[in-house]
Amino acid sequence: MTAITVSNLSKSYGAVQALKEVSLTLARGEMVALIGASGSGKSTLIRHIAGLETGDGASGKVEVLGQVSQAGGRMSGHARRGKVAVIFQQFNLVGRLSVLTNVLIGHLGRAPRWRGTLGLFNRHEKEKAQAALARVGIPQVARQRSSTLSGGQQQRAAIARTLVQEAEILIADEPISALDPSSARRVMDVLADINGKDNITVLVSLHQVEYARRYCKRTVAMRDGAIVYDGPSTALSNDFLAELYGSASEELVLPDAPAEQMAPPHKAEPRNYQTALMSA
Ligand SMILES: Nc1ncnc2c1ncn2[C@@H]1O[C@H](COP(=O)(O)OP(=O)(O)OP(=O)(O)O)[C@@H](O)[C@H]1O
Repeated sequence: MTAITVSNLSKSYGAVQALKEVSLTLARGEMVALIGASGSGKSTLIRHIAGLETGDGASGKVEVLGQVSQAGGRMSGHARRGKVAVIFQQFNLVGRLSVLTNVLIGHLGRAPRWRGTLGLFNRHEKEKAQAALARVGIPQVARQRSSTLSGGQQQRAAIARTLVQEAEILIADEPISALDPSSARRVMDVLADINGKDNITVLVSLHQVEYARRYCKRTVAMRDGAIVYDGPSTALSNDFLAELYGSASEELVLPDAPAEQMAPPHKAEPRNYQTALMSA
């Protein structure tokens, strides 16, 4: 069973065609990077996969974990939305609530609604949330108000909530673009860790192709609403990016973090990655 199948999906906003007959399949357990210059359609595609918007036309379809979530511009009632978690660039947490409470919100799909609404989580749920925070490396912040966390900690708390939710797919829309390089690496390490150990399928959109090369075996590249490359991240040399994107490729390259300064990621085969980074 595939995790995500997008077939022939198009979407226009007025005169702007944000998605042009996009087709894409992710197998379960993959960690795939989605790259593209600003305005290329990454967020639009992610919103459609997440079930937040419907496409245009009769032929567009999105399937999640083997069930149709939208087809022909209509949402399907059978979507397995609880199995899909989405993390955005910012504002993933309720700032005035504690970090633990934000993570506990991941239980809401399963706990009776009245209990969640009243904040009545049981001991097992609280232990699970605390363990999820430990898993993403921030157990010490559980009692803090979420608004006091750094940007990277906030992203990791949002990933902890994904674990509590028992999501099978995590879609992250530019989760590191507001972060400094070391925080960005930590967040990407956590994504790679939950992908490798929990077999959670990860689709992560990125501006900086360095991270795609380092963390994801496969990259899907968009330009002007269409997929222009879908293949091994190792092929994404700077020359190839320049060929794909022209001058917009400058936006995708990370000038201040040479690839060789980065430690090998959790899930990569180190030798292959080294080779890829050297040749990039
Ligand atoms: N709700 C909307 N209303 C009008 N236009 C939109 C809307 N959402 C997206 N667009 C347009 O669709 C195109 C694709 O936008 P999208 O946000 O998907 O790009 P992106 O690749 O995610 O860009 P960025 O990297 O800057 O986030 C852009 O031209 C954008 O202006």
